[in-house]
Amino acid sequence: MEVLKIAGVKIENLYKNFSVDGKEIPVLKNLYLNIEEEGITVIVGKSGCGKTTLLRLLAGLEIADRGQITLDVKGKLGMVFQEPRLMPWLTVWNNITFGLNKGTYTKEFIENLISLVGIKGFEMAYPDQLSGGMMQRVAIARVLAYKPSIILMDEPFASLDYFTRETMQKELINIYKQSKKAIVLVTHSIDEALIVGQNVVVLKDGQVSNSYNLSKYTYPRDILNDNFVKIKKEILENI
Ligand SMILES: Nc1ncnc2c1ncn2[C@@H]1O[C@H](COP(=O)(O)OP(=O)(O)OP(=O)(O)O)[C@@H](O)[C@H]1O
Repeated sequence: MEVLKIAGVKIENLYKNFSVDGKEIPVLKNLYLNIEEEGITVIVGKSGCGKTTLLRLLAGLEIADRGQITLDVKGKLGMVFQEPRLMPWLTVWNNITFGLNKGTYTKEFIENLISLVGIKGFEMAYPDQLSGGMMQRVAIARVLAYKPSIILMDEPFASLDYFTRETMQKELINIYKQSKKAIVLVTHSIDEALIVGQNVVVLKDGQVSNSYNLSKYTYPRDILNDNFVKIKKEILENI
């Protein structure tokens, strides 16, 4: 059985079924995966192939039917969803610091995070005064404020327009370069996977059908270059 490298997380022989209307639907079947402690791992696959289920199992939001998930990463786990899930009655600053224990962060730390995600000047704004992209930046800052060692992102840019999505992909790379965390991002966009992923894992029929170590390709990447076009074609054939 091929064991693939992806952030201080080892997944072995993982099975997950869902029961719908009395029928068992197998979603993940005998899945093996290693996630390295540092880097951006992208899990790419068609709609319904089990990407979100895999992330939810990693986050402990679902329980596997069989198999093992070993988290070697010491520390906390943060999650970013497709929609920002901000609290509308709180300012940007308070959304980011809500739930953090006083004494675990400084004003300067939060200010730096706000600059890092590119929302400086909007600290006192409320979510309904922000664009979709800005709200997602706040959601990312909120996760970073929590100081997780691994960040799970479920289609975080899916609801954004093309240009905002491009900008957010660049921001994510920038955040990774500065924070050096393990980031696991789920997407159905092969282009997004090639633009941001250091490890790209293709999920098909509940299993890893292929994986690519792209860490030799520096950022920013030109995904119209021959190597990337070739990889994209190969992924399209196996997805
Ligand atoms: N709580 C649940 N109860 C029953 N079936 C579920 C549940 N969650 C997911 N499923 C089923 O599991 C399969 C995989 O769903 P999942 O959300 O993991 O796919 P996905 O790859 O993330 O899809 P998408 O890209 O469309 O979000 C689907 O067939 C879905 O209907």
